[in-house]
Amino acid sequence: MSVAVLGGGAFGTALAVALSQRGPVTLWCRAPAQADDMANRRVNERYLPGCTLPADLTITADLTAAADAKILLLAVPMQQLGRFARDEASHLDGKILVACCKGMDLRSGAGPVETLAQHCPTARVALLTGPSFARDIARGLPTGLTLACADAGLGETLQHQLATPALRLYRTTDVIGATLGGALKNVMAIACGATIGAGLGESARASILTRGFAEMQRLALLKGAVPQTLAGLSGFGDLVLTCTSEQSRNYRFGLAIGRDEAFDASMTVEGAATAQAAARLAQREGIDLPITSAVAGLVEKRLDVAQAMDALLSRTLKEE
Ligand SMILES: NC(=O)C1=CN([C@@H]2O[C@H](COP(=O)(O)OP(=O)(O)OC[C@H]3O[C@@H](n4cnc5c(N)ncnc54)[C@H](O)[C@@H]3O)[C@@H](O)[C@H]2O)C=CC1
Ligand SMILES: O=C(CO)COP(=O)(O)O
Repeated sequence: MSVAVLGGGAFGTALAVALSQRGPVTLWCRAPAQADDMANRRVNERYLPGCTLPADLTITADLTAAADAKILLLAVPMQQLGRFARDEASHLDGKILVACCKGMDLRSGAGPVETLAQHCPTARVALLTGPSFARDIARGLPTGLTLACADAGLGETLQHQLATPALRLYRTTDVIGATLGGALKNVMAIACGATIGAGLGESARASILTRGFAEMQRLALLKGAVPQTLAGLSGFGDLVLTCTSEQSRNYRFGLAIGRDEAFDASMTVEGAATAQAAARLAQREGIDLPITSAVAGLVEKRLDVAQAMDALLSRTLKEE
């Protein structure tokens, strides 16, 4: 089946490079000047410098042409996905859509699959998520990801259509678990970055990571997720990667908060809005997500790291 990737950032470009090994791929970028530059120079200088784009990868700013493919992968940041899907529904509805972003929409609280389904009611929608840095995928390094699709048959088809020799896909029908694992691990990465940035130590980070995992499970299981999904690549796997690597933008954003340094506002940091959306959801649901709330407080500048850590440490002692 023909494949197009919509979104010419780091991840979209990396996926297009990897999938080009399997057959013809089209990469759509919204800015015509960027598409022309990438097509001519065979590199995405802004988002994925140093990675040569294969000669047979088609790069275009023409969405009508790109959306002609059978499978459309959407690698647009979460907070832009709803507007993009609404504005471009005529190109997307009725197609097979694979959301490749992580997070919760700040206004609706929905994840990527729900957001796409709202705007494109006749599309068949899946989610590709898990521990993977764009640069690793583009270099062809071994990577394991989760392909989540409520329709088991379509999920199996996509698993086989999108796997490559280096990109090993596991499938699940638990879209809620894969969505919330991928969304909330970025919140925990901000918390872990802030912990290290403020000089609070690696022991503290291990506690934040572990108790953060407990929060991810608490919210996801409440929403109907399967525990195994949270323990898998899309949950625990991505949590470990993102909370321990300076390649992660969410972790680096946390580091900057902890060091009281400025951070490039144009950078995609999905965990910031997701922390706010998840904290609101937890309040509505009446559950306690103290690390998520602390990260929302840091993002909204209501708290500094010392106050956030005080709030966590002064809670009543409890069973693990
Ligand atoms: N970079 C990575 O290593 C990974 C990223 N992801 C996820 O992929 C998603 C995208 O992230 P990146 O590609 O890294 O971000 P990026 O910041 O590198 O690129 C974002 C891209 O989206 C485009 N874009 C922004 N608003 C748009 C709109 N309204 N319509 C169309 N295009 C728009 C930008 O032009 C840019 O090409 C995020 O949800 C991220 O969590 C997932 C796994 C790995
Ligand atoms: O999702 C990712 C790794 O799996 C990428 O992390 P960042 O968005 O924090 O860079």
